[in-house]
Amino acid sequence: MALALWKNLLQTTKKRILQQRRLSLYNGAHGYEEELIKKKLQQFSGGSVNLSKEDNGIGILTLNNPKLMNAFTGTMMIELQERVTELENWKDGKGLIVHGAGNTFCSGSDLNVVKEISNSQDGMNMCMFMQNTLTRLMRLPLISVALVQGKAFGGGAELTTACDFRLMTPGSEIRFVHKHMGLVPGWGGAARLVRIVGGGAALQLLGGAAGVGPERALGLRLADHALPNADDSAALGEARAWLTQYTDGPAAVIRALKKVVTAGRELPLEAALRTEKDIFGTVWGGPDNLQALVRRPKHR
Ligand SMILES: CCCC(=O)SCCNC(=O)CCNC(=O)[C@H](O)C(C)(C)COP(=O)(O)OP(=O)(O)OC[C@H]1O[C@@H](n2cnc3c(N)ncnc32)[C@H](O)[C@@H]1OP(=O)(O)O
Repeated sequence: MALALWKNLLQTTKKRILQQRRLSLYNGAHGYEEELIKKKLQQFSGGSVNLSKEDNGIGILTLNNPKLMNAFTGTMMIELQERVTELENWKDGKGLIVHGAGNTFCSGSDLNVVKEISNSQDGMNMCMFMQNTLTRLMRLPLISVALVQGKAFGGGAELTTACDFRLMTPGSEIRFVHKHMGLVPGWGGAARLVRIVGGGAALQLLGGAAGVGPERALGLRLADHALPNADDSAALGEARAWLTQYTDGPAAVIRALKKVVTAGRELPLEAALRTEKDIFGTVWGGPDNLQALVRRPKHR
């Protein structure tokens, strides 16, 4: 009995590690040393990344370091990875809102950490660590929204691009300040930005390093919606209501929808079509499909 339980646990853990590897970009073969960078990041503590899972299938991920405008300390980078793992294992989840505490989104990497790890080996490992985490966030089978209040600067701006949608409140600002730091985006923000706004607009945003408010962001299609309220809890309520119009429905179907879109977004056409076929097979003739056939709804 104990042996069977142990074997089961071992198998589940193995499956989980394999799944994480599949969804990640970098491993040892790329010179990536995860344990080394985690040990390093662990030295720079402060703030937290919190997750609450609501009964409606929406997760609320909160960057919580308001003293530093929610800048990412080392331990927050590690906590973000842990929360993403939790979300990958949340089978009832349908949506995700990423936001910051204290009415502001995130001012990027904590500059104190940046200074301490400004050597090449740590920089590359941190870059691969964050790209792995944000790629896994982007690939979650949840419809995700970045709720931008206040400022989303540097890595904070990059984080918004790992979400499916960006909602902005009055007075908020997304700003790729990297050029002024003598940097380019390294958390995957440039690659994703090009896919969101196109190459020309991405060059303007990165080369200009200027703040983009809700109106211009909507024009560039960087933002998907401008919310009317800047107040913390009101904005969260409005973001939840906006997201619910897309997450309303059975979890299996919403998750399958996100998976076919991820495949279409990331894979060459033939591979995306095959993946769509496989995912179609998981819902066709399934309980939600059969119930809909019994109801015979009219779509007027
Ligand atoms: C690949 C990743 C690359 C990166 O992310 S590099 C980091 C890019 N981000 C930045 O350079 C942002 C630097 N911060 C700023 O420009 C301004 O603080 C910001 C965000 C416009 C806010 O301005 P204000 O509203 O006037 O507030 P403030 O400057 O007084 O800030 C309040 C306290 O927060 C601190 N803070 C803000 N962003 C930080 C950061 N990224 N790292 C470390 N500390 C940061 C700031 O120093 C200030 O602290 P204190 O009150 O002076 O002790």
